[in-house]
Amino acid sequence: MSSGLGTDLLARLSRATRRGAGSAGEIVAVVAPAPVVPAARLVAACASATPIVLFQAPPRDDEEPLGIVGFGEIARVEGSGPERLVQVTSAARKLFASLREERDADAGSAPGPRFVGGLSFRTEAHHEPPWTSFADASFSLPRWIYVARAGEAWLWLLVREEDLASERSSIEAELASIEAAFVAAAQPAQDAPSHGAGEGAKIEGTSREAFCSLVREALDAIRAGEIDKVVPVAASRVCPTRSLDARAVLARIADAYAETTRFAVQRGERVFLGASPERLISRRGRVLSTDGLAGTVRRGEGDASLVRALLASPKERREHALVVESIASVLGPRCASLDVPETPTIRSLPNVHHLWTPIRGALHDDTHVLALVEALHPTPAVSGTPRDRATAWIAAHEPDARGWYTGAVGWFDAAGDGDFAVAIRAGLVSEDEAWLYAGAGIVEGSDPPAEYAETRAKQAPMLVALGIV
Ligand SMILES: C=C(O[C@H]1C=CC=C(C(=O)O)[C@@H]1O)C(=O)O
Repeated sequence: MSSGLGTDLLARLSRATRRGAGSAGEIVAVVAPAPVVPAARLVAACASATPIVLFQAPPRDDEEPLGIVGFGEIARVEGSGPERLVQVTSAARKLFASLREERDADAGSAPGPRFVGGLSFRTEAHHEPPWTSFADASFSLPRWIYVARAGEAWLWLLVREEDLASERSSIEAELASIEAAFVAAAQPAQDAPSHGAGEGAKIEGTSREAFCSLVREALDAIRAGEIDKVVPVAASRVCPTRSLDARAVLARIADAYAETTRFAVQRGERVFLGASPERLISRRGRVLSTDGLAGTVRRGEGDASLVRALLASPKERREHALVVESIASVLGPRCASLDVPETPTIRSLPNVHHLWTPIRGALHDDTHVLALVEALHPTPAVSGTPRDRATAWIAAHEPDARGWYTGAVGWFDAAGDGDFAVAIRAGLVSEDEAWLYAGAGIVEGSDPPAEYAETRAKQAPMLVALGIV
């Protein structure tokens, strides 16, 4: 590659190791400026380095978009049970303490190495198929970390001091394929003819009748006063007629839904990927931001009147208000100030409009982003209210394992900053199948067939990416 990124990074690695004390267990991290390319396309163009992780945030208001790609792994931290994120935080802290960052002057402002991963909707002793390779919480510290921000980008390489000599040739080979991927990712998007599930691909899963009866059971529980709101999720399995390429699916969803947070986490042969419109939490220092997002209408003819009806619907407003109230009650005590707009606005996506309340705040202290995730998850946008009863209702009634769907996906760094998206509008893709999911918030007044139709509209991003619609 003409940029000389590979030669540059290897020379930095050699200099860093000559400078270093060379203590065993230490991880050397070197960084060089890299070309700015669309993050998901970089993943699609680099087939060899696994596992992959991706977090690509959309441009929002005053914020610059942030793209993170991870190839390979220098370490993985996992947690299980109710303490899953405490376990992850403490294992990650030890790893960050053993990290020696070596930066030349031209990479002084590069965002530092970071973990990327996510968590399941609820904690389980053993996750059921197809989620068996996904732990309750699992984060990768990638060997190669591409970070793009504000029109600049960098590539980090992380190597354990004691593995430097033995891994030199594999590092060189990986670097050659990453360099080639930068060249390919910079080209205009091209749809590979073999991207999708193929003609005659079948979709099986929760039928319209089954979902409607689940919604009716939810309405019974609401009428009986057991819960105020619950969010059942339906699963479908796509059986393709040719091998699926998860990276190509990711590139398509990323291009088509640029206003969302695009993400991917690979575990074993499966890649959990999607395009989420909903921010769970972002933390930069003491500044935090999050989204109240609930209440939906499918886009269609007479779009402007659909939006007006959504804003005016008491049922949609109630469903939305429950989410905003819950977020405000969780964050309020942790914040010196919290700005919660009184009325929602609209967040428009290519397939649906949502009621949206963007929330911003200033924390009292340096609470780690994972502690904020722990406090907020699951919001009533994916579980219901009261939270414990809604979650118990879901465990008792939902027929399929949600796994990481409606969990959270994101990144965090050594300072405890990070971004997390609610893991929705997503699916689990492997060569021979794809699992798609979609849920709908049920409150008093919900109409079962309309809720079913809403779940179909919410699956559009994945269906388009799989070449099915
Ligand atoms: C549970 C999902 O969406 C949630 C997020 C936004 C709007 C929602 C709704 O209007 O029902 C859901 O609460 C999903 O996409 O599977």
